[in-house]
Amino acid sequence: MKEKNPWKTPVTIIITVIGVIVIVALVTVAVLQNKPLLQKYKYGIVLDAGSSHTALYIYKWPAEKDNNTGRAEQTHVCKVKGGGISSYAADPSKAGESLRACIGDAERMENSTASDRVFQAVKETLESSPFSYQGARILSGQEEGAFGWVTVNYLDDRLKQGLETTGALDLGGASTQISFVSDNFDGSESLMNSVTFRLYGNDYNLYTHSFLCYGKDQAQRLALAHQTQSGLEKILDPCFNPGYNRIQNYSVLYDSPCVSNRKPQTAPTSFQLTGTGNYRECQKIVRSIFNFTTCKYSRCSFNGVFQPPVQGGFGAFSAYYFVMDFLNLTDTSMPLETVKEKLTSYCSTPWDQIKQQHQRVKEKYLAEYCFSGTYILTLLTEGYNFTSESYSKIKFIKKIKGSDAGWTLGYMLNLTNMIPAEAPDTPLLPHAGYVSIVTIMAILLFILFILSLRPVWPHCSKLPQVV
Ligand SMILES: Nc1nc2c(ncn2[C@@H]2O[C@H](COP(=O)(O)OP(=O)(O)OP(=O)(O)O)[C@@H](O)[C@H]2O)c(=O)[nH]1
Ligand SMILES: [Ca+2]
Repeated sequence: MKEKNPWKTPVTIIITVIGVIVIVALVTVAVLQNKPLLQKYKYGIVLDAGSSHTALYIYKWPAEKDNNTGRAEQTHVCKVKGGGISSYAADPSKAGESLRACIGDAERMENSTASDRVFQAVKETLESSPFSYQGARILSGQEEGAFGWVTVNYLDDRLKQGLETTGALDLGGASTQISFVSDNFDGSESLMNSVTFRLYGNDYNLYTHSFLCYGKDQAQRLALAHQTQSGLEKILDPCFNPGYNRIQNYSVLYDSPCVSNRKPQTAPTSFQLTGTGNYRECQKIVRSIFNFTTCKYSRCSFNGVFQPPVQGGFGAFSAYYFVMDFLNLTDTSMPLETVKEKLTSYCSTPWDQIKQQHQRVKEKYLAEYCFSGTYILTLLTEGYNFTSESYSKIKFIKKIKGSDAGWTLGYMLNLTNMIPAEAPDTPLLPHAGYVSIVTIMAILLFILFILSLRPVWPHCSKLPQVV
């Protein structure tokens, strides 16, 4: 006689069907209810009105993950045509006008309505008057340095991971900043150079200093002022290529707070500047704009400013990058001696030849590279005391992961509280992981359930036998 197969009873079939329905329902709920929300973005716009230029930066970050896993990134940059904001002092309304091209340019971006609304708001505010915009303020040099440091380390993901940080070197037109974390600095020796941050649960004590008048353009004025103290009509300048010639107006040269008090009493209207192209001689002039002798602290960089020894890696941007990139000197594994040799060779190249070789480069920039290269090397090695070893830890950078290196991103992150003081909670289970776990658990539960319905095990040995 054949025993009835217990797996084919109506009850078992019903239970199996219900079980399958339950699994499907569970998995469906898991998939639908925990579907990631449609990614929404937030936008931030920062206008950087520097001494030599104005630029508009747009940043974007996932709205749901402001200070957790999402990273803000630069989506757009627009350089405003014309000079820096101070060049509009005589006609302020033109400053507002100069921004319009950038805003119009940004509006044309194929982007969501969210950005359109942001732009509308910016446009309305900025259009009314250049000074009615509530969000505009002058950044202190210290903030400029500190936010540059935040940008560099944020983009490198060093803050979130609590890694050793990178210092920041910014060379502008009017001022220059140095910021780094030092084991030998707790702020006690010079409080005004100290900035503290608590980011992602880590405390940072940053050394930072901003040297006003030591940006590339003002440093050049200081150097020229040094050479024109006796009010001469002709100047032989080793910081310009041989054969370079230009007529320079005395009033224009001294029309800056960095040099205005040094204008010679008796001077002609203008002087003739002729390049002689000599790196060593140029360096002597550049050295003369620094004061290395006075220091009331345990150690100083220059002009009596306290500075601990430089420590760790550094990111050098803005004019550091423009100049070193043009001179093919961004590779810092090159020994300092070789860097100097290359600069010596560049400085001594006749002006005609330089112009011939770089026909597309703006003549103003081209003429300045010998001075700028010499200034950068002197500032780094004699000003900040980088040695050949620490120099090799500098990286000349323009962008990090698509975003420009500079203070603007750090400033926006701070303004929008996007970097939390404490470490964020460990990320929740990702969606795919959640679905997989629910599915596996449902199947296992079902198997367990079916097994519990099976005839008891000893039965198995007594399977129906054919007699
Ligand atoms: N060679 C070269 N120089 C540039 C270029 N763009 C800007 N500069 C110069 O580099 C210097 C620094 O530029 P920025 O960082 O824009 O300076 P800034 O923000 O206006 O100046 P600060 O107000 O002092 O911060 C200035 O002297 C600029 O004239 C470029 O593409 N090539
Ligand atoms: Ca700047």
